[in-house]
Amino acid sequence: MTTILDGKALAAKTDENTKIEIQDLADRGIIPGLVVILVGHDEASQLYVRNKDKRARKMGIHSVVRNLPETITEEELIQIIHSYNADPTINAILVQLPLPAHINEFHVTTAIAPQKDADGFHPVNLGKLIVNRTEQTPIACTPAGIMKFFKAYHISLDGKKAVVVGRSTIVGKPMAALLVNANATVTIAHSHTKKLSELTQEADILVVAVGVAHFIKAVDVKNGAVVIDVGMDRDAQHKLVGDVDFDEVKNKAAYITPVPRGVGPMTISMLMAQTVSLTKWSSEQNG
Ligand SMILES: Nc1nc2c(c(=O)[nH]1)N[C@@H](CN(C=O)c1ccc(C(=O)N[C@@H](CCC(=O)O)C(=O)O)cc1)CN2
Repeated sequence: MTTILDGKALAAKTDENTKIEIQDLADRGIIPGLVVILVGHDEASQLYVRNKDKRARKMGIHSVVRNLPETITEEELIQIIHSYNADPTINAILVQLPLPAHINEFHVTTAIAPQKDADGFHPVNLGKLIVNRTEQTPIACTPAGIMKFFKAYHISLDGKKAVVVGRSTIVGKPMAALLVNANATVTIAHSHTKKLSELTQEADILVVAVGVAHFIKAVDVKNGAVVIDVGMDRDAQHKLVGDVDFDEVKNKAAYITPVPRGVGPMTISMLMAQTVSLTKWSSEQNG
C-alpha cells in the first residue's frame, strides 16, 4: 500500500501552529515582518511571491513585497538589502531565486544579515547546519519542510540509505546535511554521477531535485522506498509535473509526494514558521 504524502494538509496544520505563535507575539505587541524581494518578471517567481505575500498577510505577518526591475545592478540590490537589515519592522528577508544572470547569487545571499535570513542560505547559517548546531538557526525552507513530512508520517531515518539527487544550495546540500544529522547514510548525486540508477535503486529515502520532468522512473526506485519529489516542471502539454514519474513510481514506493500539493505548499509554510522564529529569536536577544 502506498501512502501519498499530503503537502496541502500538512501545510495547513503547520500554519495553525504558526498562527498560535503569531498570536503569542501579538499579545506582547510584536508583529513579525517579512520582506520578499523579487527582481524582474519571471512568471513562476511572481506566482510564488504572490502566494507568500497572501499567506503571510492572512496569518497576521507584516508582509512587504519589493518588486525591482530586471536592470537593477548588484550594488543597488545589495544597498536595498542593507536597508532592510537595518529596518526594525523587518525580521525576515528573502530574495526570490533565480536572479537575473548579471547578479551574483552568493553576493546577494551573503548581504542578508544572518539573523534575518529567511531562507537559511547565508554561509553562517549553512555552516551551523553542517556542524549540527541548529538552535536559533534558519534552515532552507524546502528541506526543512521535507523533514516535517518524515516527522508527521513517522518515517524513521536512522541508519537508512538516503540518496539526494541534486546539489543546489536551495535543496540538495541542506537536505543532505539534515539527513546526515538525523543519522541517515547519505549520498549526493548530480549531473556528473556515474550509474545513477544503480545508486537510486539502493535508496530507502530518495529525494529528487533536478528540474527535469519525469527524470526518475519506476526502474530507478527500490520497492518500498520513500520518494520525495522537489521538481516543479512542465510536461509537453504544459502541465505541472515533478522530477519523478508519479504514475509509475507510486506503485513501487511506500511513501511518495505528489506534484502539485506535495513539497511546494510546505516550502511556503516553513517560510512563515521561520519568519516567526527569527522574530522570536531577535526579541529574546534584545531582551
Ligand atoms: N529564495 C528562494 N527562492 C526560491 C525558493 C526558495 O525556497 N527560496 N524555492 C523555489 C520556489 N518556491 C518558493 O520560493 C516555491 C515553489 C513552489 C511552491 C508551490 O506551492 N507549488 C505548488 C504548485 C504551484 C503552481 O501551481 O505552479 C505545489 O507544489 O502544489 C511554493 C514555493 C525557487 N525559488
